[in-house]
Amino acid sequence: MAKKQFKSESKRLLDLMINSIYTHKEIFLRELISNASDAIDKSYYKSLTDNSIVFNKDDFYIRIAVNEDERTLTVSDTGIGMTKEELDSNLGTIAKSGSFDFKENNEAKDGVDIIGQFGVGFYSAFMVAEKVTVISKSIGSEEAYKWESEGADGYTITSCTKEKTGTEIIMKIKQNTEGEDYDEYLDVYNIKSLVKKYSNFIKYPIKMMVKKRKHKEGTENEYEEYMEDETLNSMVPIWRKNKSELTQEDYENFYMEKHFGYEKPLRYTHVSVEGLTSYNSILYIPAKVPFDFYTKEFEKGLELYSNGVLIMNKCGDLLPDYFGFVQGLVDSADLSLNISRETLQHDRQLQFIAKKIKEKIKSELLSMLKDDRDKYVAFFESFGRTLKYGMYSEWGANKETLQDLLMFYSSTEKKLATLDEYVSRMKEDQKYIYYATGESTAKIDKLPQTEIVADNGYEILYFTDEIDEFAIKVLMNYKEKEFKNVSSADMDLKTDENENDENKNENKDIFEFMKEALDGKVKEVRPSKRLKTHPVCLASEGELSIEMEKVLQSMPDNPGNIHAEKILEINTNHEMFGKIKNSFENDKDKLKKLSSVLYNQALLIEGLQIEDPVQYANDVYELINN
Ligand SMILES: Nc1ncnc2c1ncn2[C@@H]1O[C@H](COP(=O)(O)OP(=O)(O)OP(=O)(O)O)[C@@H](O)[C@H]1O
Repeated sequence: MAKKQFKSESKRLLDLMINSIYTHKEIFLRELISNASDAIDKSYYKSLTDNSIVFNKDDFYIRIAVNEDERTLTVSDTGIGMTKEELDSNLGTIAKSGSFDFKENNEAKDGVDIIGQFGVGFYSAFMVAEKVTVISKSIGSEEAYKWESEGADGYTITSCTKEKTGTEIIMKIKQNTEGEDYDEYLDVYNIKSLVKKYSNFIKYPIKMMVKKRKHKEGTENEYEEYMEDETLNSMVPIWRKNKSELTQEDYENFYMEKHFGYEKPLRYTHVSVEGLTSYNSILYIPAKVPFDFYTKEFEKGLELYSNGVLIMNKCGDLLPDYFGFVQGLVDSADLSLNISRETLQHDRQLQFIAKKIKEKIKSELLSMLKDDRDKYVAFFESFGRTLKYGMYSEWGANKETLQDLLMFYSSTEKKLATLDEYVSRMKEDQKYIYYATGESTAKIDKLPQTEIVADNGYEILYFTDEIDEFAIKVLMNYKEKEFKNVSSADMDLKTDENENDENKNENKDIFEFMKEALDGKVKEVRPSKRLKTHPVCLASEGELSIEMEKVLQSMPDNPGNIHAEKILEINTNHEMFGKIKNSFENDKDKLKKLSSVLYNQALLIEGLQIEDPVQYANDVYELINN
């Protein structure tokens, strides 16, 4: 049969695998065992939901065999098997092409990264094998097929015979090289320890014929060797084990085996609840954002088991969207096996479990914040945005759950702070929680509007995410303290009020003139109470701030008529104001230009677009020349 080519992505991945300098080559065994276990899960599930299939517990196992002479290591299972088409599509292509796209954009220099980052499963066999043969017979089929490949140049599929349903993966182990000892994958004792290390909690027996020695009967000191079929793993799923029997490494290995994430999780928790609805659960907080997390492709959810039988890979109903980053599983004997996605939502037990899980995640995050702040900050940097979206969505229904988990950059601490920390540091005379918005902390630092607030000794929270201000509007207040944008028109700060009011009256005509000159672009022009060194700034009145206008305008379905009510504030202590006064008295046309330039400058400071940049440039040029 002619060789078939791997799909191009798979080919490149294979290349990486074959030439890998990855130091953890041994994980290939975990990958194959975990595929074998999934395949048995599938037949077990089928037997429970389809009466024509009988599941006899003893018939289901994974077997490992070593043949040193032939240099082969074989992993076989009695699972669901693959048809010819499935061999072609499952082993000829990488299922998760998305991960590869991501990889392309984030190319690691030596290819190490991809292996660590994505569970590339089956292909990892090529890290240790020069040739891989897969013999498989699918459930309910009489035919068996053999898939063979020596690497990147392709594979063949031919028909063959196989007695039992299931899959056999035969790896011809590579010859040792100078830097690499491949013989260890033919060493029974090493294989045994790899199974213990990575696959101990696989619930089906992993068997292997092991050479043993016993005392020879009738002799005193003589021993004889014999072969014994040994089960290498403990078989009790990790979540059914007693917490005290498990180590951090056990939880981390399980996380890796399940491909919940590609780096050690930040935190895990193991819960066993007994009661009206009983369940076991292991939940993990990943360290890094999955590559597709902020895309439509990302599917949140926990693995769902009914009494040890996997019934759903990603049960989304167990997690609110804002905790969608959590990985793990739930096993409950109280759930029906025949539960479907449609009936799930109405399942009261499931709703109960989901509620408890939500509470558990919140309390875990709060404990992390309290006991391990650095980790929490790392977590928040990865997933904080999701929490803020959660605050904004559903009209603030999740306020109570989320408000204590939020963090924002603090102007005084120069690092992330919680709202609770902010409020506990508030000065006695301070009424509001002040915040400023902008693209980055560096840009906000330079905002004219922050000057006076900082001068009053008040801390300012910097909102650099688009969602921040929207989330805070939904929250409205925290511990009865209202939020106040430093750019809002009604800032209530200590300044010389009288002087300002006098100023306002005295120069009333000038400001009126400037407002007219700006032709409806601003609601008012007035002397500023907050500017110190800068000549102008914009303030906004009402619910919609300038930053919110920016965000709404950038949305695809933006109606185009959303505008914040803008106020142009003029620093009457700035030398620029002298020029304004002078122009008002002597050259009204010049003041018109000046008003327009100042307005446009204020827009630029806010990061807003100016309507007519050419006109602006000409106006500036003329003013310089005059
Ligand atoms: N032992 C097996 N029995 C039946 N099907 C298998 C077996 N091994 C692999 N497969 C099939 O081949 C597919 C590809 O396997 P591979 O290990 O590359 O990725 P995966 O298991 O889908 O993902 P991952 O390993 O990252 O979780 C599997 O989804 C499964 O359908």
